[in-house]
Amino acid sequence: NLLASDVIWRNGRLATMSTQQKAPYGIIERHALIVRDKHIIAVTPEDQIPAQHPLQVDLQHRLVTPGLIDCHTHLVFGGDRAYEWEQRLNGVSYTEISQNGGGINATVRATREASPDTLLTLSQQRLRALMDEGVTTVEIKSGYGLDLINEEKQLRVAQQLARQNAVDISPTLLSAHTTPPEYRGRADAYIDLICEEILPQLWDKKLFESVDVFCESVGFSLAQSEKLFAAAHRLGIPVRGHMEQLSNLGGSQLVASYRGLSTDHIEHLDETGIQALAHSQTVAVLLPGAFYFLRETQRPPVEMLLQYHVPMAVASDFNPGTSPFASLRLAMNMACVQFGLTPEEAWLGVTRHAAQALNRQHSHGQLAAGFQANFSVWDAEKPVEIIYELGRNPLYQRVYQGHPTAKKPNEDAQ
Ligand SMILES: O=C(O)CC[C@@H]1NC(=O)NC1=O
Ligand SMILES: [Fe+3]
Repeated sequence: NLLASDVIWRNGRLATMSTQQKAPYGIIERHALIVRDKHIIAVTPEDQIPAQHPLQVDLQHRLVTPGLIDCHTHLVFGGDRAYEWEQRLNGVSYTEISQNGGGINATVRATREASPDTLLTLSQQRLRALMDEGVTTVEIKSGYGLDLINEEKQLRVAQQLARQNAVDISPTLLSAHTTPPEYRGRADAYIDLICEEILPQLWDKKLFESVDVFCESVGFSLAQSEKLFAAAHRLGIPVRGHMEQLSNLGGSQLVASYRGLSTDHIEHLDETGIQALAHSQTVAVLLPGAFYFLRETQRPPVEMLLQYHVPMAVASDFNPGTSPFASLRLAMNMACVQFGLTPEEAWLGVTRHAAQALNRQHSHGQLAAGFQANFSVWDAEKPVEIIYELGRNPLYQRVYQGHPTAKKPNEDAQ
């Protein structure tokens, strides 16, 4: 039974992405959302809505989806790597660029030099771009500070972004992104610094929800990743990893063995790794932006992941070096074009499966009773339209915890 303060959102085409609906995208016709404060309390047939209920919103047959969830970004950083990209396109080698101080450590320098306010201003613009495409939850990693002070600085900026925006932020500690200059050649000692100081101190300050590692020939070894995961496990901290991006070190099996939240990139994932994932709740996160920007050739094993029913998510991996795209819609489009996902798989990848990657599968990513009232309203009829045509932004309205954020003045809409 309704309360006078309940809000009824009616006449929408609901793409619920819900496990409770059998139709593609969980589409359900002639139903309304009943919102009480920050939550959806029911998805109810239109003909059961009392006509005289005081608070009703007419969605005028627009498409409604869960708010999009970008479950993998490096959104907080200083500087940019545009010139480095131009050098690469002019034939300068990676090695030469990194010998000239380019690569991740160029962004580390710029991030260490940037004040918290500068980082906040820069990151706010990037977050705004995601929100304007209907994103309501964003994961944000550290990993450009690479010492206690600057890793904390990054995570506090992420925290401030959550305070000053109608958005849900999931912060991740990625101190194990690369070895900082002062630890060059001493990666093991740097891993010890993370395990003994950075991890426990920032965990005590509740500045992150999970721990991430770049497990790669140019990153940290499987043994170093395991040492980090063991330290996280001792503190009860969930883990995830950048795994099998350029080679297969067995990283996904390690994440699965710790029942980790997600394994990300996974272009070089093999059947053994997939079998391990199939026995854990770990989500396989596809990052087509990096694949595209690095002109990689090895696609992730999407068909086999589907065969083993491993949930796949799609994320922007927004970062200045390998995926400088603040657009989750572009990532969805690339996941279909480059990796062969169907539009429905791409949509599940930024809603239900992305929520699971952030340990929010019971509260986010579906239009169903008990879920947060985070949803996006589109000037469109079918979910595929949102992925198919980029450039024009069909977002009509973004609703976060039941509150509409400013409507985009769709001046051209008839
Ligand atoms: O180049 C950068 O700034 C980050 C690269 C990015 N980080 C990672 O672990 N894999 C990547 O592609
Ligand atoms: Fe990444």
